[in-house]
Amino acid sequence: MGEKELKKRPPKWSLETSCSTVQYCLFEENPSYQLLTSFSAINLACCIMAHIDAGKTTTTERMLYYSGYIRALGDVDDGDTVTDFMAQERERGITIQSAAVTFDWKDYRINLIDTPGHVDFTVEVERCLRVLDGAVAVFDASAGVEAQTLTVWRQADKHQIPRICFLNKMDKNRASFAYSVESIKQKLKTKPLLLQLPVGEAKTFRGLVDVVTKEQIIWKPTSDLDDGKNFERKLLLETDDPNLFQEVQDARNTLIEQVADLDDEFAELVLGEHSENFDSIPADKLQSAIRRITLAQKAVPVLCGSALKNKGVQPLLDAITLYLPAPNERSYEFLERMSRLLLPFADQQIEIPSLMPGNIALTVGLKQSATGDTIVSSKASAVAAARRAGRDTGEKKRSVSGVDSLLLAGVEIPEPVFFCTIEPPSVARQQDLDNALSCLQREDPSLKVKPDPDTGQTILCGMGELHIEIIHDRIKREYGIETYLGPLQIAYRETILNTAQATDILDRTVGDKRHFVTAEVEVRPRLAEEGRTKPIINYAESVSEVLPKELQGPIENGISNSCIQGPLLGFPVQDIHVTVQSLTVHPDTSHTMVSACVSRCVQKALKKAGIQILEPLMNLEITVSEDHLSATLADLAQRRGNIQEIQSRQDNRVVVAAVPLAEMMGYSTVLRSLTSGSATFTLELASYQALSSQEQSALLQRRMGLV
Ligand SMILES: Nc1nc2c(ncn2[C@@H]2O[C@H](COP(=O)(O)OP(=O)(O)OP(=O)(O)O)[C@@H](O)[C@H]2O)c(=O)[nH]1
Repeated sequence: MGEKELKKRPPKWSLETSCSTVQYCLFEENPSYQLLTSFSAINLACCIMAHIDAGKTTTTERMLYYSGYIRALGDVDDGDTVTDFMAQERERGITIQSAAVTFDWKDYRINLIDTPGHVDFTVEVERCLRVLDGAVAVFDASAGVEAQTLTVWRQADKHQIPRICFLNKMDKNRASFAYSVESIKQKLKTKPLLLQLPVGEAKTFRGLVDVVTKEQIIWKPTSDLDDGKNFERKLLLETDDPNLFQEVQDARNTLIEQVADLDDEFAELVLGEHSENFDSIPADKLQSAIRRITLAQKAVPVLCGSALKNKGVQPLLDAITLYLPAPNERSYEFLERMSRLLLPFADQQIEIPSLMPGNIALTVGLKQSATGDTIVSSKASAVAAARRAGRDTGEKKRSVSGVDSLLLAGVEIPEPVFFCTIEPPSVARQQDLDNALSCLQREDPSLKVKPDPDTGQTILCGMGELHIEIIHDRIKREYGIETYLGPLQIAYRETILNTAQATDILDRTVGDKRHFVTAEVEVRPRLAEEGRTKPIINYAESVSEVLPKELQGPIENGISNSCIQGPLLGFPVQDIHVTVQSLTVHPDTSHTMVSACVSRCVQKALKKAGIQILEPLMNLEITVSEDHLSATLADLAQRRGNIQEIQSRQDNRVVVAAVPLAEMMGYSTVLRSLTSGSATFTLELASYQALSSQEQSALLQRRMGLV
């Protein structure tokens, strides 16, 4: 966040520091916010992640309420929650940007990030997961695992984040605990540990039973308020409900067996003194074993509730403190010259003097840093961390010299699939627009901005229609610039069909220096199509034997640059090998000239090799009711859609298909009118596929303005 942006917001906190305790005081403008207490608690840093609309923001809002940090409950549908504070979030009822909040629960301080569920903002989830210690995966209990759940689950796997599952919306008509658990098992390929059973389902949902302690938790509205604060927790007796009692007994035995299978220490306990009577196993021993299993990511605890109906959130908070990890005892030294350190509470911040492990903080004034960077105390610790990152990810040892040593494993950014031109209202405002775009890019690395080499116009590349729409809107609201967007276009790719060679000579005299280079290269299609835009570079033996080391960088830069814009339509070239077959360089020649000559030579070879245009192919998942299924399928057939599967999800059907992105422009409007607004869909990049020769020539004609 820029200093400018911070200044725009009036400070709502004041700070008093006394010895090691920091007291946060007053929220003058919004008296519904409560005081935060002190830093004495154990810190936990986790995020809430899920498919769009599973209820992340609603759950976060309840957490803030029960922990006492807000006095009134906000509602996503009324646009007044704490974490959805951007105007666009409040208007659309969706989360766009991750928002961090800090609150205390019992003896713990929980630093929590509410992340977006829409596929266009997946990078937001990625950038949170890489720095957090744990995550709560929220599910809509009437839908189970949905398309984007799989994506965020894979991201959490990649960053090895211990997780808890929360089956939300248990109050919904088609909510099913058993169905959701089964879909977690099948689709996420993980072992669910059922720590709770619901009492009632859908309309009758009124509470839960803690399987570990065998306590029944029933929410009881008071006469004037049903805010979920009032609930009764007591041991479930057989006389209360014999069927439920038996169910819980069976669930606890299954849980004990599962845990004993996964944890040797617990297995010893079970097989030893408690082998005859599982009932005698103390709850805290079972909890400790579940915690070890969760941290080792051998299984995931599953809880349930209804955030909207204010049920199940307090036990979820307990589970976060019981089962998710606290940061270990590493000491983080922040020795960079930071002008200010701030603790966030959604869109408010409070300045703090120092930071403890496990906290989330903001800083200002790091002009060169962007999302995905890691801040370390010294060059030496950067080198050590880079080595560790290389080892941990199983990658080849990274270069840890010079600037490279400061670059740690960053956020993995998917390539943008859409682009369009963006223009300021007048030439005089171009500079303001450039500044706004560069600020937005530092915050959001999935946004790419580049000049059009032919027209000089600014091109905006994004993850989806909604992403670009939101950026457009933010430029207007936050930077006061009314911009004009060109038509949305597809980011195609180019590849080659054949092997080809080319030679090039560069002979230029600048001042009294003669720059002279000759190059000969071969380009070859890569057999394994991986969608990689980085070419694989080889050297003929005769070249590698004599090549001075310092020329390797300029040569490889030249080759990579020539692949950024393919020769046919200027899209990135993917899946190629480039071999440098011969190279002569006059001693006075600058490295820039070497790069330029190699680059030109590769471009010539690419042209000769025959260019194939590739289009983005998307994985599409539509959830639609039976009544609207045939209309949806008929429409998909006209969009070159390839239907792969039609699954049943409760009363709905889920259509899984692969569809070219070019056919999906404005699809949300079409689907809404086809299904009277009842269907939902997600779209995610699957791969790039070759256009047929007719499609390719039609595209070329369109791009040249001939049709
Ligand atoms: N019936 C029911 N509706 C819920 C529940 N929790 C949330 N909702 C509703 O589901 C919709 C989405 O809720 P959000 O909290 O915005 O979901 P989200 O996961 O944060 O959404 P994104 O961040 O945009 O992905 C809203 O209309 C909520 O009122 C619940 O427990 N039961």
